[in-house]
Amino acid sequence: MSTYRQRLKEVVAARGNLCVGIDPHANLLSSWGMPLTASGLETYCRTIVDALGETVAVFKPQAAFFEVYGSAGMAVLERVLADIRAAGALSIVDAKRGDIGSTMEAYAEAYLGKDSPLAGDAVTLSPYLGFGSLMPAFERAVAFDKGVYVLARTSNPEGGQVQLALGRGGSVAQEVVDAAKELNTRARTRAIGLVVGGTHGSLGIDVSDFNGSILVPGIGAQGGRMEDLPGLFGAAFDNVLPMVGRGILQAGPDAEALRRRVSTFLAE
Ligand SMILES: O=c1ccn([C@@H]2O[C@H](COP(=O)(O)O)[C@@H](O)[C@H]2O)c(=O)[nH]1
Repeated sequence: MSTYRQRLKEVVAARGNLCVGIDPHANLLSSWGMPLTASGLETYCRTIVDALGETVAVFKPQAAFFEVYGSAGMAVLERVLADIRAAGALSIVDAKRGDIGSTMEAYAEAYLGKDSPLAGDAVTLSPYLGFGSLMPAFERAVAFDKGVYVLARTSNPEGGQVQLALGRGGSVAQEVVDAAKELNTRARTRAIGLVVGGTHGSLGIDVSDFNGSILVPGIGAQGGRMEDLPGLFGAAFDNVLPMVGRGILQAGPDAEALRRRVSTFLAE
């Protein structure tokens, strides 16, 4: 199998550079006329993948909204991941996992394991317990041609409190960027990506020579704009994967309306 980075490049070249968030907010389910049950959740997700699965490059299901429905919700997540794969798109499971190394082994197996039903093409990780504690996930990503996205500079206004705090050589976020870059250089598969929000006037970190994919949430409902991304990311712009959730989902459930909204974001 090709590496995550190779698959990402291919699908983006064919379908355009956009990741659509699958965020089953209760208010969206209700406005789409779907019940707040695991079955409503499944209809909602399948409506999105049926409408966009063959045109959008990447989907990012947000695990929290599936956990709300317990084991039935997690079973829906498994099926949605299979649907995304069958449609020829890639998936990033937004689970933001991170723990001490021994527990991290289990999270890594769940979300990046070779045959795990909850494994997509990539998963989001939180480095709050130390970048090195995520090593079990990095190892599996390299071994099984998957990707990971480590939170560096998140889109929310509170994130700077921790991420822009000064660490040993610069900000905490910059340490994450530099550590991810170094591991990518060593492993050569470029499996390690970053999450950097598109909501900031300036990033406050230097990602100009980062050598992996950069997932950029915050576009649309959170106020970030596609047209600002080239200026915001500069030399790193080629590595940027913009991500939009509610900004697209609010156009549903009509399939044609969802596709039109995707085209609008891509055109920007
Ligand atoms: O810094 C971050 C990291 C993750 N997210 C997630 O992305 C989507 C955003 O959805 P929108 O509807 O486009 O706002 C959501 O799942 C967040 O948990 C983020 O927003 N910022």
